[in-house]
Amino acid sequence: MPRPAPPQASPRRPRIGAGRPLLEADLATQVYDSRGQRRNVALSELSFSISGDHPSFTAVVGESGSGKTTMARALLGMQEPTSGEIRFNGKNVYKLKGADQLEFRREVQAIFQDPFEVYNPFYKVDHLLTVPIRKFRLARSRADAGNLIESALRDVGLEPKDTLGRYPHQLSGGQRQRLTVARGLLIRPRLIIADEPVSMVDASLRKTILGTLEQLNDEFGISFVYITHDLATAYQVSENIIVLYKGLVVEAGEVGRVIKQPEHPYTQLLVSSVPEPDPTRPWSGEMPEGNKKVSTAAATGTGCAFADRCPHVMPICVKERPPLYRTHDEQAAACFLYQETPRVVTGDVSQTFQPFQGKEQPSAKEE
Ligand SMILES: Nc1ncnc2c1ncn2[C@@H]1O[C@H](COP(=O)(O)OP(=O)(O)OP(=O)(O)O)[C@@H](O)[C@H]1O
Repeated sequence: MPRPAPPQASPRRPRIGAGRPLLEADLATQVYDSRGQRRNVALSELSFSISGDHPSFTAVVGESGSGKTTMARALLGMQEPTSGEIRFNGKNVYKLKGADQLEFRREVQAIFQDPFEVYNPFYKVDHLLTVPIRKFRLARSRADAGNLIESALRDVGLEPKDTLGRYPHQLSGGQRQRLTVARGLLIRPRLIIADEPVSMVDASLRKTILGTLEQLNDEFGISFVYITHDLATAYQVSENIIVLYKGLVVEAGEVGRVIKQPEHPYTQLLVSSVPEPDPTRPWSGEMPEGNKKVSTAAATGTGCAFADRCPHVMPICVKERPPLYRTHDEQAAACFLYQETPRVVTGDVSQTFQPFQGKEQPSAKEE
């Protein structure tokens, strides 16, 4: 799904750190310990990077409990991985201080499923927009700030006079979500991590909001990590996709290939559970059960996490955890069915993504 070149890079700031990732996960693992229960590995050795040189749109899909939100929280610096590291411009995000921390807070923004949670009910919605303007010194004067806010609201299809001066409960869910997108537009970060941003809105609004995200990607060069249950919208808006199952990347690559020719048995099950013939219909995330012959390896943490549901399970699948095998230039699957193909070096899933199709963003030196 090649995208046209963005007309220009983020217009306000030069690109820094050209040639190295903006944000990267290096073997990030998150283990939750629940009293009296076994350790829950919510994210296992995730290695993945977002380029600092050009915008990208990456979907992360998987059924409920697969670790999507854990991944989002780790990338946003909201929780420190149990092991491994998340780095922003090469520095561990949990050790950032002063100007580096402010830069991270500005450059990497979040959009969550329920925008209501990010609003303080006692403040008018204007607060959500004026705080970042002050914090990141985005405007030279009050008038400048007002103009910035109005133009960001209009860009997401909100009328300033119908929006400003209201309390959060006086807006609809869809308006609140668009307001969150407007905030993203105002701050103009390099990366937005959007966790189920449209799961609580109706179909027409879903289209509008996703269209706005695509526009932010194309026109302003903002990269997205789009976390969703919905395979159909992942296909519509993304370039690349990561499929998570029980905290593990089971498949990754160019979105068209992965969805049209899934290699991992889990992805095959996932894709086959999308209602036909209308691929634009949202997918509920519910999946049919697979083969339950194997009492599993996943529980012991040794074999393949999908072994107990896999129709192709082999003896090796309950003994060893499959690495990511490169099944194609732009696709990889963590499955022993492909053990004759080379492994993805270092397990970094971004190596399987399609090369950037647009124009390279100018680096700081070139500007
Ligand atoms: N704070 C926590 N403490 C203990 N376990 C947790 C915590 N947060 C998540 N988990 C567990 O970690 C696993 C992954 O959860 P996570 O919320 O990341 O999945 P998800 O794919 O985002 O699910 P959903 O689509 O339902 O939001 C689940 O088994 C969940 O129960």
